[in-house]
Amino acid sequence: MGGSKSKEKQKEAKRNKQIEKQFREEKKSLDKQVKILLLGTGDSGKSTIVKQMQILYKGGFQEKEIEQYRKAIRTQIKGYIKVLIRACHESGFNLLEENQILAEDYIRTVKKNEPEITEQNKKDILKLWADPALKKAYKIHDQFQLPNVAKYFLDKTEEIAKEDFTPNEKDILNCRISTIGVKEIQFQVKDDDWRLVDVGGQRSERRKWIHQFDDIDMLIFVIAISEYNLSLYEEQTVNRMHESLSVFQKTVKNGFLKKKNIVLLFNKVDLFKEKIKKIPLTVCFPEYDDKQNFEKCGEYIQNKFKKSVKKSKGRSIKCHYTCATDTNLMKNVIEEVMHSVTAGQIKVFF
Ligand SMILES: Nc1nc2c(ncn2[C@@H]2O[C@H](COP(=O)(O)OP(=O)(O)OP(=O)(O)O)[C@@H](O)[C@H]2O)c(=O)[nH]1
Ligand SMILES: [Mg+2]
Repeated sequence: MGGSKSKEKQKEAKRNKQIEKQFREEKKSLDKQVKILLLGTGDSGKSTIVKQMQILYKGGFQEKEIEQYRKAIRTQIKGYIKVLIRACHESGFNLLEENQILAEDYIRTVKKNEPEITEQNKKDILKLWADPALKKAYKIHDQFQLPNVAKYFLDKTEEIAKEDFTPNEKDILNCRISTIGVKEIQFQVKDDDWRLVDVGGQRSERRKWIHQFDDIDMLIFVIAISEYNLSLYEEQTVNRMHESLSVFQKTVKNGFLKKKNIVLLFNKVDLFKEKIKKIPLTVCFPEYDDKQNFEKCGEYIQNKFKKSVKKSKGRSIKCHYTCATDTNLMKNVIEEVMHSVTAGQIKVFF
């Protein structure tokens, strides 16, 4: 009896040793991993950066993800038409007479969250999108929380409605699905293991951020620089740039992040370059009194963010302009950021 008991004990001790060994190995491999946390307010472009990582380092998208984007694109174009019809009503833009009843029926009958585009839906969308009043409303889409990409997708309605429509990389990069919770992507480049953590940026999601702070190697904060004239989706009276700046200021004060190096990505630079020619920066920063051009206005915004970070010895803050939907441009920025980590420029400062 006693013999079998001690054999059991030996077995258990062996099992424990194995578990400990496995635990040590897992910890070692996690220690070798570089963890990067992506933060920023909603719609700034965080998940688009993750998509680029998937394209560049993970061979693209899985069938399940493609299906998710196919459904989202179809649901969204149906919704865009609704927003545009309502925008026409609010702005006093009259639709063509032959489209007026159609528009009323469309608002009444097209349901939210229905990813199918029937033959009838397709015909209606094409007719309504061709109406000059909706085109006029699109020109002021900023006022209605309608994204730029609405035009890109509505122009592709015929293709999107086809039964065998498969979104390509460009479609996926342009399709917005707001992140809920925390998403992670792991990948390997040469001998280095990377872990990129993406969080939801809308107000209701931000309380989850803090759980990700303690063991990161670098913080990437994404700012949609083109959104200096837009109001927040969650609260119409708040300017999106002000919200981003205030969230950044609060975030960097957190004890866990005090000594972390930061990369600031001023994203949507493609839209910013166009917008700054037409809409003055003073709509966001009334005190701004320099030239109204990309260089000066961009520098002013960058400085606002940089100045919010308390200088600490050795901490580095780097800024980049980015266009997250452009794979080639992003590849350069991503590689530069990765290089700065693996070459030790960043890590030595912790
Ligand atoms: N034109 C342009 N569009 C961009 C750029 N970056 C992102 N977008 C678009 O902006 C939208 C929002 O991007 P996401 O990556 O989903 O934003 P997010 O920060 O993850 O948003 P949340 O998940 O809500 O926090 C998508 O439709 C993207 O295609 C850019 O540099 N230029
Ligand atoms: Mg996201």
